[in-house]
Formats: sequence, structure tokens, C-alpha cells
Amino acid sequence: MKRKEEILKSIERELIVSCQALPEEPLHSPYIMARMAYAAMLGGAKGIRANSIDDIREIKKAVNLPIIGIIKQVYDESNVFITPTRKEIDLLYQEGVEIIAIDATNRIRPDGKVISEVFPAIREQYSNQLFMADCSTYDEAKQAYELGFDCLGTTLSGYTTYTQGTKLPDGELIASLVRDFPIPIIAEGGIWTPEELKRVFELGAYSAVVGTAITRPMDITKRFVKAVKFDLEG
Ligand SMILES: CC(=O)N[C@H](C=O)[C@@H](O)[C@H](O)[C@H](O)COP(=O)(O)O
Repeated sequence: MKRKEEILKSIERELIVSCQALPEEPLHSPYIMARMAYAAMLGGAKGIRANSIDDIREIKKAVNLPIIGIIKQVYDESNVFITPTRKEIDLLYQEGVEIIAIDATNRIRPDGKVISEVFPAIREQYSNQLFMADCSTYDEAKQAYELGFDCLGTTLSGYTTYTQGTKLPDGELIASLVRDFPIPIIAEGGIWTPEELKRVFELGAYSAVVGTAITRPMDITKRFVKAVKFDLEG
């Protein structure tokens, strides 16, 4: 594994493509996600964001790019589902990914604790590992910065009850994080067009993750269908 600085340097001003399909999604398959990642690499992506050990393992065989690894795991007790407990963090660390992304919202986690209670021990134990904080607000990102995360992502803006309805991509959040925190700000969530991607970089994002617009054909199809229906109705 490369040094932290080298990894971050390799994604600076570059596109990261998220290749994810949950069990209920049509493309759920490590094989398909690895091909998606390969296509993204050929297209010029410089990083891949991926969910689950099975997908990550397959993706590693197909591409030689840094991976932001997550494990989405839903527990009954909590709404936190992106790398929510110590168990998922340990699994990702053992598997080996360049960056581990964790839900860094203020919500109670499945173990009954909040991020400020659990992260210090993780930071200490895995001091050589890069961690990305998946945040939904400025205050969450501020706390994540103070806790020692290596980069801050806007991943969860619009996806917590208190940010629902936020227009994505959340340019305001990106700009305020760029202004106030001297670590890489990763724009993620709701980037649908090349123009929006360009815009988040203009706002100062260090790197940007695009998922659905590139790797979820069902959602892409829906957008096209909706456009036509709208025209017919409107
Ligand atoms: C909220 C949540 O669960 N986000 C997930 C995080 O990994 C993914 O489902 C998104 O696809 C990813 O964040 C990229 O965003 P978008 O697909 O909008 O480009």
C-alpha cells in the first residue's frame, strides 16, 4: 500500500467513480462491479468507490486504482449504514483499501455510540490508514476534521432527516468546507452531469465521486423516461 500522501496526491483534481449495486439492485454482482470499475478506469477515472469485501476483491483484480472502501450494513437499531460499526472497519482494514469511508454523522450508531466516541480508538489503532468522513452537514464535517479524519466528504448531505430536500450537489456545503478545513474535501452525492462535476471543482473540491450517473443504468433510464413523460404531459 502506498503512503498516505501519495494516495491523496493521485486523486487530486481527479474523478472517482462509485461502482455499487446493493442486493436489491439489478446489477448486484462482484463481476459486474469489477467490469464497471474497469470501464471507469479506461474512461479516465483515477479512483473507485466500492461497497462490500466481495466487490472490492473483484475490483482489485480488474483495476490498479486507489479504492475508497465502504461496507453498507443495515442494523435494526440505527439509521447509520455506511461502515457503521467496528466490525466493518476491521474487515475493510484487513482487506486493504487505500481509503476507508465511514458515516461521520452525529447519529447514534448500531452500538449505541456516536462517532466522537468511537473514532479516537480507531484513529489510534490504524494510524497508517486514510479515513474519509461521510458527512451531511458543516458541523459534522468540522467534528470529523477535529477527530482526525484525513478527508471530508459531502456524501450524506440530503440523506439524513435533517438535510432531506437539500439540492444536490450541495455546492454550499462544499464551498464552506473548502474555505474552513485544510484537508481534502471530496464532493460526493448527486453529481449528474459533467457541468456539475466541473462546478464542484471550481468550488475547490479536491476530488469528486460520481456514482449513479455513471454506474446505475436503471436510474439513468428512469431519468430519460421521466424527461419524455414530462414532455408529453407538459
Ligand atoms: C447516500 C448513499 O447511500 N450514498 C452511497 C455512498 O456510498 C452511494 O449509494 C452513492 O451512489 C454515492 O455516494 C455516489 O453518489 P451518487 O450516486 O449520487 O453520484
